[in-house]
Amino acid sequence: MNYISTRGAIAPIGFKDAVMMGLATDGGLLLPETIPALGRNTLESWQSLSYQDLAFNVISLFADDIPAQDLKDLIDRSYATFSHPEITPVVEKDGVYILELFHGPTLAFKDVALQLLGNLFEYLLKERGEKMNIVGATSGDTGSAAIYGVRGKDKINIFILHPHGKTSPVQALQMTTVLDPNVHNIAARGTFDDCQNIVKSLFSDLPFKEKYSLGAVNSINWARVLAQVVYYFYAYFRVAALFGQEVVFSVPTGNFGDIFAGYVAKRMGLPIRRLILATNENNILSRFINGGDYSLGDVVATVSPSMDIQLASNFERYVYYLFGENPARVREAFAALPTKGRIDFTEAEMEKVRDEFLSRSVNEDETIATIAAFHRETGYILDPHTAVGVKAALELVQDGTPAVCLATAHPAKFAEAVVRAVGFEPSRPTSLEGIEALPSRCDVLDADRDAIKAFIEKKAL
Ligand SMILES: Cc1ncc(COP(=O)(O)O)c(C=O)c1O
Ligand SMILES: N[C@@H](CCOP(=O)(O)O)C(=O)O
Repeated sequence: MNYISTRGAIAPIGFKDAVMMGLATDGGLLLPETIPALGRNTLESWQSLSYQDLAFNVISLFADDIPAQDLKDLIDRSYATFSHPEITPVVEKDGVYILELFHGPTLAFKDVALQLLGNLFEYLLKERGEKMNIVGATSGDTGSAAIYGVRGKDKINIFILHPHGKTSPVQALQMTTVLDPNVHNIAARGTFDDCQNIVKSLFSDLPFKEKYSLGAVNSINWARVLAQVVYYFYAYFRVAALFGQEVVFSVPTGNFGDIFAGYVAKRMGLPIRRLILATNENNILSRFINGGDYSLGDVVATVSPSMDIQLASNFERYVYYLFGENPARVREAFAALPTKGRIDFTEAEMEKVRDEFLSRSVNEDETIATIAAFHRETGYILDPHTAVGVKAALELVQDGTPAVCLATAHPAKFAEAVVRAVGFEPSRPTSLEGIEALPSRCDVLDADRDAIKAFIEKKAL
């Protein structure tokens, strides 16, 4: 399988090179040249596979330059760190299917991809005899998952930028209490969008990228999206009564990575009727789906802080397909976005969007009320991001189609919101016990590209 850029200016490369490249060198995002469409027989034969075997079947279609036994070994090691035997189990509560994605080491869906990506990096660096400096941005969950994916690994340094004071306290501690010498946390005085812009700009500085062998752990890295495709298949096989029955997935969305993974699964032939894109009050993507309005606004702080994002980095991957796989048009639209502040779509394109997605923006009161009502009615505690997706599904799916809501984080990561909703703190998994008392390390810097670049240069391998 070869990979191309959404902006069309790189020669096709294999999977291993795509993982190492992260952001495409022409500023675009990497995508497989074709997305394999699977026949009914293949899909039916996957129905009863374990998570690890399913992951191997899906990932090997896109990673055919890794020998099968090596890939199997990478997958097995990556999911051995999960606390649930099914890795991503589905539970049913009052007719709503909850796909629990928080059984990894840092209690959020990011572990599903980042445990694998950490092992993949280690494998590829050993094979190439190279080193890597990872640079990533986080609104709270990617950071700790990436750190846990590579902490203590040889020949890898990791620099994670998070917006100072804008994550939940537990999210910040999950990052800053990791004291391995290869881990560097930077709290930037700014928003997640500032952090993500700085990271993208460092990746676009090709001499810098090359000199320090920058590696990407954000969902700009195709391997992130690919690993997340697997759980859509896994959940479908747990929920559909008969193969072929259509289901809906409701996805709380920030950077458009998770929902793009669902879109890939749909293009591969999984019977997904629609994807529900649920946002908090940072609702540029909901405005786009419901009214064709893709115009940038200001980011606001919410009780689902990991989704406090304006500029969703994977949206460009979807726009590539929406524009009929026309890289020149993608390049033009995204090059003009920072100055123009918007992208315009035709009515025919919007019709296609509405056939594939439904969307709902969920406000603060609705999020808290959903956590409270769901707990009252089922005894189950949702985290505030998951609650955004559940609220959207309850409102938008009324015709009996099975709705799978992605539970993207454990509620204990967002105790303050949960207390507001149900009046008590959710019980803590053992990994969080006593975390406040642990020593921590973090540098606070201005959200200034040059200051952060200088910091990285000083500490890089
Ligand atoms: C807990 C949680 N839920 C949902 C999201 C949104 O996922 P995505 O950025 O892939 O859209 C994020 C991060 O963005 C998150 O950390
Ligand atoms: N919510 C994310 C934001 C970064 O998204 P990514 O999927 O591109 O890594 C986070 O928790 O950091």
